[in-house]
Amino acid sequence: MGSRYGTIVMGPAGAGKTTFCSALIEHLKMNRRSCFYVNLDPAAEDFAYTPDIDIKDLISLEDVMEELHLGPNGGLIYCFEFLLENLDFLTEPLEDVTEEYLIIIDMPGQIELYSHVPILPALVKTLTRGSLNISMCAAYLLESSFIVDRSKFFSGTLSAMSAMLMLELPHVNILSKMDLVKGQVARRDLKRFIDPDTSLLQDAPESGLKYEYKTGVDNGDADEKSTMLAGETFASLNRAVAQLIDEFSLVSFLKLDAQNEDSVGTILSYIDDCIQFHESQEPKEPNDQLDDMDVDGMG
Ligand SMILES: Nc1nc2c(ncn2[C@@H]2O[C@H](COP(=O)(O)OP(=O)(O)OP(=O)(O)O)[C@@H](O)[C@H]2O)c(=O)[nH]1
Repeated sequence: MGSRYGTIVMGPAGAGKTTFCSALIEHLKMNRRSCFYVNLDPAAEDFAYTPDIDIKDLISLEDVMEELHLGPNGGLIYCFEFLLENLDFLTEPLEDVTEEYLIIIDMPGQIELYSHVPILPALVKTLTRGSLNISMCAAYLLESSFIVDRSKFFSGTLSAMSAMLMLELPHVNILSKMDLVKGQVARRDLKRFIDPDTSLLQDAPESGLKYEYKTGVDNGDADEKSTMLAGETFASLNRAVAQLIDEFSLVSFLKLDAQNEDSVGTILSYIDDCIQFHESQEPKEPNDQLDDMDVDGMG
């Protein structure tokens, strides 16, 4: 059995995942490297490259929503649960993929997948262990326009951290669509987002999480007081969030402009490095202890 290599491309809706996957495929082709493209977004329609595996051939979000009367998010979760019950659909073709290929997995943008729903860890476990044993790197995209709103940017950073914690894979975070902010943000300011400088949350009283949540309407003493309390409470929440991000000191972003070949090539080289790093590690079973735990304490 040979080795297998892959990257799983994640991030919120519209972050540029599919565009990045296409740019990666293009770049690999130009450099005479092979790739195997897997679409796991049951709602995705337009592809520059036809996927080698497309979840829509197993289940379509549109059908699920229509037949089960589910909304888009509930429908997406249903599609993934269905995929987990029919994993052969994914694993059988992947068994035949050889080490020359980079497996690229395009994920949907529903944020639940990267926070509390345990579907993604289960999927990644199947891909990275057992007979498939794919050495993987996670790529998490956040769009660079988020930096104009600091609270949005830091909640995006927290979602990237959540994916890092959940998957325990070598991981690159990427600020996408850099062409859109180029020239609009001073280099020095941009640097504070690339290696997130958490003082950004505190040093601008008019912005940050505090501003987002400030709800009081100034039409009387009581409301004035609640506004003040919200301000104080969220200022301390900001400090706690900043400390959490600081203590991790793991999150930094690579810059991506999907139209620029050099930019795509640079990111690919980080992904390659991460994959090699993963491969050089002893296989570990980080969650097995949890899996084996007797949750309710009964013998
Ligand atoms: N200017 C610019 N636009 C981009 C870039 N990458 C993606 N876009 C645009 O952003 C929009 C969303 O891109 P997608 O690649 O569909 O994003 P996605 O994350 O796959 O979206 P979902 O699958 O809906 O979550 C499209 O209109 C793209 O053309 C980029 O690097 N620069």
